[in-house]
Amino acid sequence: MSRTRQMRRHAHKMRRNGLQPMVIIDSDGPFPDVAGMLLARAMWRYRSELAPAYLVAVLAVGGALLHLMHPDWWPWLLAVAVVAAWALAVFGERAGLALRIERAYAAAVAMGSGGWLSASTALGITSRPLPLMLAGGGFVLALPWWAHRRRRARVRVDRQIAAWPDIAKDVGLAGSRAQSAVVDVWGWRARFALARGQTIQDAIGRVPAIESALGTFRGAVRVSPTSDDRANRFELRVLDTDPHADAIPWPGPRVTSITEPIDLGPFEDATGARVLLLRRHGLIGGVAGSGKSGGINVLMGNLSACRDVVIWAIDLKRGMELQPWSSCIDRLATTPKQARAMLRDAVTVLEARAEWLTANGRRVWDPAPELPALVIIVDEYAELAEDAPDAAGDTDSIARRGRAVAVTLIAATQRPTQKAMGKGAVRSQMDVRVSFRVRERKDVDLILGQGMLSAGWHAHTLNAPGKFLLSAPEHDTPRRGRAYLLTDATVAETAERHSSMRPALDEVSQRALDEARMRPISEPSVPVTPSQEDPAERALREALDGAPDEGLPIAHLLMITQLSRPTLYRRLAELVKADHAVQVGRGRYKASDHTR
Ligand SMILES: Nc1ncnc2c1ncn2[C@@H]1O[C@H](COP(=O)(O)OP(=O)(O)OP(=O)(O)O)[C@@H](O)[C@H]1O
Repeated sequence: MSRTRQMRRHAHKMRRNGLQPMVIIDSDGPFPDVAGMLLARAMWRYRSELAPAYLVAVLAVGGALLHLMHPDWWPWLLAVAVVAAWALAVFGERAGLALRIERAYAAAVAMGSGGWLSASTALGITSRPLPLMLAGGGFVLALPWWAHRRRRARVRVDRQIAAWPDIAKDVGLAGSRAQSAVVDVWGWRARFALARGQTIQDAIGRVPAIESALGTFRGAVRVSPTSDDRANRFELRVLDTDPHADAIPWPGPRVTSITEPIDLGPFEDATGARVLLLRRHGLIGGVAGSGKSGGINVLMGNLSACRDVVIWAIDLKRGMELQPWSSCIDRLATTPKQARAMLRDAVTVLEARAEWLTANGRRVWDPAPELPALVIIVDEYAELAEDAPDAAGDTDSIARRGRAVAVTLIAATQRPTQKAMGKGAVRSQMDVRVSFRVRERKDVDLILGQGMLSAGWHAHTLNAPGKFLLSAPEHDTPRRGRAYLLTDATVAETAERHSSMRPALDEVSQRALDEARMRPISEPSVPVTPSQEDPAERALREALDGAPDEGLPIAHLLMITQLSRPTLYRRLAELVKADHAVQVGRGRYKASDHTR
């Protein structure tokens, strides 16, 4: 007995390795027993491929018996065949025959088999041409069966599921069991029960090993919680074809309020990667060309459709990315100076709203068209941190205190290093993280947070622009999404359509901004405030203020201020740095145009 079991195990192992079992027969071995067992096993294992032969055999035996016992039953058999063929053709979809061609095939097989059985019942199976019809017809109808892609996939899946106990042992998930498997258009998915003490994280961490054990291509296996969210179950998804292979056109906005989650694009199971932005901040990362701007376009398409959101944007790439949305953007900053002023104003708004909430006994700002949320989108955040480092205090304030007052910061950057994020607490305050492809594995943790790489968030394996991983309070497992793609024409058309319904800033915020503007200019965030007492300084400022558009030449400024050349250059450099002056051309300066 134990010998038989041993042989069985050996044969099973060999089959898994793609080898046919070899039987060694010794004189006292129970040969017929083993051969019969192996034959029965092969007949069971290849039952799908052999199904046409089994059907032919059943028809032959059935026909012979019926002819002997009930030859008068043939009209009934014919009637049953007709009804079965009709039912399969009409209702076959309910039985899983999704395509019309599949239903037609099933109807043809039912009609052919029933017709033949009826004829052989009446005439006997040896009567001509019935034997030939059975063999020939069986072979012809078997061809589509053998060629059918989904059937073959199903067989492959069944075999892999049958081999799971061994695979599980090899990949370190010993004791996990397959519960059910479904073949779909993209590949297959199966539900698994984990062994005691195993977690979904264990399964996620074993994904590369599972891919190797199943012999899939790299990146074909996904592990996610099951829909009932049980801790000891997981869903395994194996892709034969990438559902994200082609760009996915944006279907248009699905929201009208920031209180609804925004759909960034479909996950691989075609459900939307929907994420809420209200009272949250967002970080979007990924290498150049990975689709960050595309992601921002999806956000803009939806945010601009929300009647309770005022959008401010900072784009220090001269507004290249966000310019097309300018008609929907309440304020767009394209220079460090404008960005600095905007962030200062955002803090003013934030403080005014916080005060208003306290005065009105409210805890949070509930967005409505007359009390809109404020979303500040910063493309290329690293440039902001570098070109306007003195704005770091303001971004920090927004990140730390913006949630309750519905002021949201969304930052896009390639690598959100501490330096690129401006040293403050901004990165740690980001609740929603979207990672497009990163170059190095360690960048995963940089964008998504410490420990995410080892938890299976493999953003370095994303293999096409627009593919992303989304981490947010409602998305805690790594699932690949692909952002919708907005063409330039869609952006232009959407921006135009939405521009007419943009709300204005609420009264509380607007009043606070007006008051701040009326106060004498005292920008605590500007580091260099030249002394107003210095007459040379005053003369220089006045000269610059009155300078023509093309600026005043150095020689002229030297004459007016009576300063030495090095001192003048130093003062000018300070003024430029503080954004009070700009260099217009070579050696020509003027006061900068204040935006407020
Ligand atoms: N969701 C998407 N689906 C398909 N293709 C996309 C998608 N997003 C971007 N692409 C393609 O990738 C290219 C680069 O995308 P995008 O400009 O958004 O990248 P980026 O990460 O913003 O790069 P950069 O940092 O240089 O601005 C686009 O021109 C577009 O062809």
